Amino acid sequence: MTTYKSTQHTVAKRMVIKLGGSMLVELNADFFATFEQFQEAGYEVIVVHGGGPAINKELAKNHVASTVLNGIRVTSEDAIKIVQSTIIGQVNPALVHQLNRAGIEAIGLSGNDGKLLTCSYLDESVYGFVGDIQHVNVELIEKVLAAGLVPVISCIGSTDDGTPLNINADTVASRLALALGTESLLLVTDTAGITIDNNVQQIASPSAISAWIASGEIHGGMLPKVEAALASLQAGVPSVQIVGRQLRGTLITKEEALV
Ligand SMILES: Nc1ncnc2c1ncn2[C@@H]1O[C@H](COP(=O)(O)OP(=O)(O)O)[C@@H](O)[C@H]1O
Ligand SMILES: CC(=O)N[C@@H](CCC(=O)OP(=O)(O)O)C(=O)O
Repeated sequence: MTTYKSTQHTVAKRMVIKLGGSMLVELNADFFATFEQFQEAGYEVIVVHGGGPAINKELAKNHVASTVLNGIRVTSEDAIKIVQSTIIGQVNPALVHQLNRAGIEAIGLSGNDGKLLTCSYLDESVYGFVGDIQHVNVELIEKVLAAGLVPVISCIGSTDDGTPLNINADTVASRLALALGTESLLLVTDTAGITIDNNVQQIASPSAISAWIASGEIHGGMLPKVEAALASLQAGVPSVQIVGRQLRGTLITKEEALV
């Protein structure tokens, strides 16, 4: 697991909410009501989103094959063009529109805008056009938040010379939570949290998560999620949760907190 250190003090009442592509289409009134409750409670909210299902659909439509390794999409030169146009051209504006229509003033950004997410290649020989975030333009987000807007950030970054790279959205959320010093990170997905033997876990420690990965009870798209959650917790984000659309689910807890 990659380890990162938080460069900033925690900002109370700031949270990153990551919306998985698997739950984006079904945002409902309850979700928006809870979102507004966070804002009314004084939270500055930063939204990060994925779009796995929409990408899969567009890749298939264009007959571009792709594989997923450890929850990360192996992204060819043909695939990155489709990933970029789907995420920035379709998924992001649809989400911004939904938020605005619900009365939440939102502005869409990709990692390319204002050099928000500058990346190197994660491992070009294995993953192709996939980014490893090297720098976050924190000042840009601070300006957007100061203007009273909710930044809605998609998971495309670029290299210094402007080559677009695909980044797993859970990783983007985790790195933004660290860079912005947020108090809370919510990874929202289509299950009600980490589920083991059909039971949603209310809390999960790093050692329990390692055991569930080893046994295969955590797999696929849950892998980058738990990795992002553990990296954030380890680096000092105080509250990290993997939750369903009701915004309740699994709290990821340090080992010592369980004693
Ligand atoms: N132990 C687990 N608990 C819950 N979901 C799991 C688990 N292991 C694997 N998964 C899978 O992870 C999926 C969530 O990851 P993903 O599809 O990438 O969602 P998102 O689009 O929200 O990032 C779930 O739908 C489920 O199929
Ligand atoms: C590199 C990598 O894996 N990128 C992801 C980006 C979208 C994503 O993360 O979407 P979800 O949040 O819906 O899973 C992908 O291509 O699917």
